[in-house]
Amino acid sequence: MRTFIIKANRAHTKADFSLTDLPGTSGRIDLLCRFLNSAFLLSHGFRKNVRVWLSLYGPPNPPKAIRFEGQRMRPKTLNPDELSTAKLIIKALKAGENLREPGKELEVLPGIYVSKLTFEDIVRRTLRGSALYYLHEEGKPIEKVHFPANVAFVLGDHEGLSREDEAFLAGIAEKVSVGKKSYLASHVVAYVNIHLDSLTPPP
Ligand SMILES: C[S@@+](CC[C@H](N)C(=O)[O-])C[C@H]1O[C@@H](n2cnc3c(N)ncnc32)[C@H](O)[C@@H]1O
Repeated sequence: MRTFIIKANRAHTKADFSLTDLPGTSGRIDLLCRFLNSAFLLSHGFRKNVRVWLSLYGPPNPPKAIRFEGQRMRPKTLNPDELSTAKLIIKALKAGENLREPGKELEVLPGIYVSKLTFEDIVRRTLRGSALYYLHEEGKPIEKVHFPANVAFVLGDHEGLSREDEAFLAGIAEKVSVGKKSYLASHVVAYVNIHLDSLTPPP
């Protein structure tokens, strides 16, 4: 099982943005759409062994968490284009508008859940079943890491993680790097997926 968690500091927590200007009006939900694309999609295929958590902290109602569970999702729900993925996020935000209870998750579509879980809640939950890694330029080269079967990766958005988030992860997540340059979060996820594929013998 592979889990990818992205902390999106500016991503709007209400569907109050324009689909015709996602980068300019949504706090970079366009970035999250590409992230989901890289996490789940293969050419003519879908990775069922993937879970993605979008941890949204933008205005007006942070936090919001959207969980995508590959095992339960219908593969045709997620398509390669950004627009249809943004519509899934909008659907989740609308369904979660009146959520108040911190631990309650609402299933919006099969395998897609919205909640008020915090970034810390998500990480703690994830730690129960997976080894945790923080993807960072200055981490250990990915080729040198021995990964167990269940792995989870934390990434930042275009601004990266805050000092507080990094302090929270220190000691519970090993820093892993895919190179010395700063890459787009979606490209890092694609690289990690392809690297893990190379370690798994084909069925
Ligand atoms: C666009 S980058 C963020 C850049 C931001 N300026 C910063 O200082 O973190 C988005 C995320 O991708 C991941 N990332 C980027 N380059 C990486 C690399 N070479 N190795 C591992 N992770 C990387 C990190 O988690 C980063 O927070």
